[in-house]
Amino acid sequence: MHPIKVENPLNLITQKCTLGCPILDHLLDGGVPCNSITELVAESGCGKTQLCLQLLLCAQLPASRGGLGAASFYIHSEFPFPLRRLRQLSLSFPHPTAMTPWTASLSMQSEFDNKPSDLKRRSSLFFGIAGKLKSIAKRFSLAIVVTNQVVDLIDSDGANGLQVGNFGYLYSSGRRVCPALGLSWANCINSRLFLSRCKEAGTIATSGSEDQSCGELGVMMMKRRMQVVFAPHLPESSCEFVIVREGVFGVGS
Ligand SMILES: Nc1ncnc2c1ncn2[C@@H]1O[C@H](COP(=O)(O)OP(=O)(O)OP(=O)(O)O)[C@@H](O)[C@H]1O
Repeated sequence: MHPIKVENPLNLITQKCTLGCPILDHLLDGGVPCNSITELVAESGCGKTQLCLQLLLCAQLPASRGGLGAASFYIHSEFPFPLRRLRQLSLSFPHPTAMTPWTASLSMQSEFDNKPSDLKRRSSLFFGIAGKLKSIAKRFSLAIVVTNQVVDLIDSDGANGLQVGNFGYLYSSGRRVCPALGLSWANCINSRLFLSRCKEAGTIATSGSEDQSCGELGVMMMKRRMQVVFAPHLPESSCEFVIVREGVFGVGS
């Protein structure tokens, strides 16, 4: 008797956008899925922007190269937009069509207090934004990627300590952290990927990395990891990655 391989029905119909690296694509079972919202959550400097810039270029690649063969759109909420880095990355992921990065001010956190009425308003704003994004994604078959910061987790008994997804706790730079946009936002997105980093003593294996420094232990290198926190089509999994001049790439184990 032969075992029957059951394909996830979502994978059969959902187009995916390559991340520009076979190892990262393998982690995501082909790339970032269309028709849904994928979140990258990480502390500052972990690679959210780098990955988004890379996806901006990859989406424009033809389907034969894993792209969506379509235009891409980046809403950047901080100034300045990293145009130089985008140009540098475009040498690694060539053939982009015209790109129009847009900047927009989306300061959702600072406009709200911790009062119940503000929290309620904030939640309904999240649901409104996510609902619009999802309907646009479905209507035009878009792959939507959003980013989220983290905050240090101090009170693990509070709401922030609730486990959402595969991991009890998320660690980055040796600290316990949790996504800055809380539980209601977690219910608005379809998939969450956590990027983290830690410094370890070791030898430098990659060239062109800005992650090298000399500490008391000698040469330090930055270890970065991408973890699937939750996704309807993916198991709990993770892989290491590096950021180099040419882009963001997974590291095989
Ligand atoms: N040209 C480059 N070559 C190699 N590494 C680079 C290059 N540009 C940026 N990096 C790496 O990317 C890191 C910054 O990543 P990125 O800007 O994506 O962080 P982020 O998660 O978006 O942070 P923030 O939340 O503050 O915007 C730098 O610390 C550096 O290690």
